[in-house]
Amino acid sequence: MQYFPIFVDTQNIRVLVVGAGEVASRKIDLLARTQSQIEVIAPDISDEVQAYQQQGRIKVIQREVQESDIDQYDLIYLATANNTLNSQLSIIAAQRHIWANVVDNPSRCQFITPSIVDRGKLTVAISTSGAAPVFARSIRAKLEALLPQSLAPLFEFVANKRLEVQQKLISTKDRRLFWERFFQQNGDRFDQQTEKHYQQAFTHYSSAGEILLIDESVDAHLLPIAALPLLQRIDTVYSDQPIASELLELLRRDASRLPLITKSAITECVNRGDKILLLTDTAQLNELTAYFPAAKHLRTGNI
Ligand SMILES: C[C@@]1(CC(=O)O)c2cc3[nH]c(cc4nc(cc5[nH]c(cc(n2)[C@H]1CCC(=O)O)[C@@](C)(CC(=O)O)[C@@H]5CCC(=O)O)C(CC(=O)O)=C4CCC(=O)O)c(CCC(=O)O)c3CC(=O)O
Ligand SMILES: NC(=O)C1=CN([C@@H]2O[C@H](COP(=O)(O)OP(=O)(O)OC[C@H]3O[C@@H](n4cnc5c(N)ncnc54)[C@H](O)[C@@H]3O)[C@@H](O)[C@H]2O)C=CC1
Repeated sequence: MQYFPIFVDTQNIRVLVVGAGEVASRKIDLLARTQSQIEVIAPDISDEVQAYQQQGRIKVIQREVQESDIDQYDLIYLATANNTLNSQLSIIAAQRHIWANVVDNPSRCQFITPSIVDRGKLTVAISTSGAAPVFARSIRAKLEALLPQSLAPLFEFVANKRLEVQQKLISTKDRRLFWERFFQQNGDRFDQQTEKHYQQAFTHYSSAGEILLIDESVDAHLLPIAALPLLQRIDTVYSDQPIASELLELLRRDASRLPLITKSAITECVNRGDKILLLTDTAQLNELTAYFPAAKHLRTGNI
C-alpha cells in the first residue's frame, strides 16, 4: 500500500490552495466541508471560487504565489496550470516538511485526494492510488446510492449515545454486542424507531457463544455473502495452519488467532459466551460437527 488512508482532524489546520481554476475549485468543494481555514492565492479567480469567497468560507489573495507564502500552512494544494511552478513549490514544501498535493503530478504529491462519500460523521474515502480517478468516482456513485442520507443524523445520534453506552455496559465485549444488536435492528435509518431500537438493544443484546467451522481447504472468496455477518462476530479463530489472507479480510481486525484446542476447551469457550471459528481438515471437521450439533459449518454455496 503506497498510499495509506488516514483521517485528518481539520479543526486547527490551515490549508493553502494555489490556483483558482476548475481543478482548484473541485478541491475547494471538498475542503469547504471541513473545519479547516482555507486560503487561496491566484491572479485569476473562477466564478465558483469567487462564490465561496462571497459566502465567507475562504479567504482569497488575488496575486501570483510567492515562495514565502507556503510557510504559513499545514497542507498545500498546487493547482495552477503552470506545471514547473507546481513542481518547484512542491519541492520547497517537502524540504520544509509541509505536505503538498500537486494536482497533475502524483509523483510530487505527499498525499492524494480520494473520492469521498460524505454522510457527516460517516465518510468513505476511495482511492485507486492515482491509477484511475474516474473509476474511483464510479465506485463513489455506487456507494452514494447504497448509503442513504439518513446515515448522517444516525451517526450524530450514535456519537451522542457513545458515552452513555460506555457507562452502562462495563465490558468491551458487551458494548460490541450491544452495537451489533442496535445496528442489526435499526439498519441505516434514522426515524422515530431509532431511539426505541437503542433502548431495546440494552435488554436484547446476547452474549451466547457460537461455533463456526470452515474446512481449511476452502477458498474464502467462494463463501456465500451471508457468511460475512457471522464471520464478523467472531472473537477468536483457532487454526493450526497459517490463515489465508482472503479469510482474514472477512474477519474483524481485532479477532485473536490461536492454535486449535481440545473439545472440552471449545465447550468452555462457548459456555463463556465466546464466538469462535475453527479451521480444520475435513476429518476433524466431520468429528466436530457430530460432537457440536449447534456449530455452523460454513461452506461454499448456501449456508
Ligand atoms: C493522483 C490524484 C492527485 C490528486 O488530485 O489528489 C489525481 C491526479 C490526476 N487526475 C487526473 C484527471 C482526472 N481526475 C478526475 C477526477 C478526480 N480526481 C481525483 C483525485 C486524484 N486525481 C488523485 C488520485 C485519486 C485516486 O487515487 O484515484 C478525485 C478522486 C478527487 C478530486 O480531484 O476531487 C476526482 C474524482 C472525484 C469524484 O467525483 O468522486 C477526472 C474525472 C473528472 O474530472 O470527472 C479526471 C479526467 C480523466 C482522467 O484523466 O483520468 C489526472 C490527469 C490530468 C491530465 O491528463 O491532464 C491526474 C494526474 C495524473 O494522473 O498524472
Ligand atoms: N481540468 C481538469 O480536469 C484537470 C486538470 N489538471 C491539471 O490541473 C492544472 C489546473 O487545471 P485547471 O484548474 O483546469 O486550470 P485553469 O487554467 O482553470 O486555472 C489555473 C489557475 O492557476 C492560477 N495561476 C497561474 N499562475 C499562477 C501563479 N504564478 N500563482 C498563483 N496562481 C497561478 C490561475 O490564476 C488560475 O486560477 C493544470 O495543470 C491541468 O493540466 C489535472 C487534472 C484534471
